[in-house]
Amino acid sequence: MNYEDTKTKREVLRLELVSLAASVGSQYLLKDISFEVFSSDRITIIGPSGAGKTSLLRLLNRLSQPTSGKIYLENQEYGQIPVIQLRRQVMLVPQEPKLLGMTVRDALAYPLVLKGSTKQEISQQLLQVSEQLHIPEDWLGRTEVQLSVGQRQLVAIARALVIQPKILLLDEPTSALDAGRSDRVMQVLTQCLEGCAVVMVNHQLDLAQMFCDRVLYLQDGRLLSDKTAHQVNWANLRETLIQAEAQAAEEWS
Ligand SMILES: Nc1ncnc2c1ncn2[C@@H]1O[C@H](COP(=O)(O)OP(=O)(O)OP(=O)(O)O)[C@@H](O)[C@H]1O
Repeated sequence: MNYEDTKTKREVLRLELVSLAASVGSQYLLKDISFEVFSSDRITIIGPSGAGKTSLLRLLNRLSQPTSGKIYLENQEYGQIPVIQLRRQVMLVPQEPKLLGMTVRDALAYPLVLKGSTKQEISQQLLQVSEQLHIPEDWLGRTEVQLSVGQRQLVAIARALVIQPKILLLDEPTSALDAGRSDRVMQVLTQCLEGCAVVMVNHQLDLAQMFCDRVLYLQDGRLLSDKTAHQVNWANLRETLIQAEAQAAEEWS
């Protein structure tokens, strides 16, 4: 990160030597991870299967707790922040989002009801995000079981646009979407989440290259590099990933 960047960007999240073990005494899934996230960052976490990418996002969403080390949201230690409040500010869109029995309309409207928006404001915002993401009106009355995984991913992203968290965590957000929709989603996210930092796990390097301004490379639970998108040699990264995937496949077979 150069001096100009740090002058204009504000630190929102900080990890200090964070490690995670699945259980007491077991092998580490993440080891000594330290990095900062700044407002408006567009970060992609890349690494082979089993590197710990999802485990890291789950830690950041407080679905698990570090075995050691500390995480801070705007200089406040995670443990000091009520979990519901934290998850409103650091929102996770998992690979297979759930609507918890709600219709799409209710899932999108609920955060606005909590904010005290009027019925008219809610209708306007729902219309706006539906148009932005090309969500057809007939989806609004559907529940989770009536939606494909890709459709649920789109609804979860629409929900993020409505909530406008400080940090949005995306776990392969477009894995079930076709290429055209993926590009559209990424464009909308870039345009509509001003001031929000995005931390995304993504296997599609072309999408990462188009969308992110920073790349964290994770392997065997360790953060091996943290570079700006300009510093990344994408062809080398692609090759490193292929080799690491092949090695992991060998170890598992
Ligand atoms: N609750 C758990 N208990 C034990 N091991 C776990 C647990 N969760 C994940 N793991 C292991 O931790 C390692 C990291 O898993 P994780 O899902 O974070 O990797 P990943 O980089 O997201 O992989 P992928 O790209 O395949 O989704 C894997 O070896 C996985 O088997």
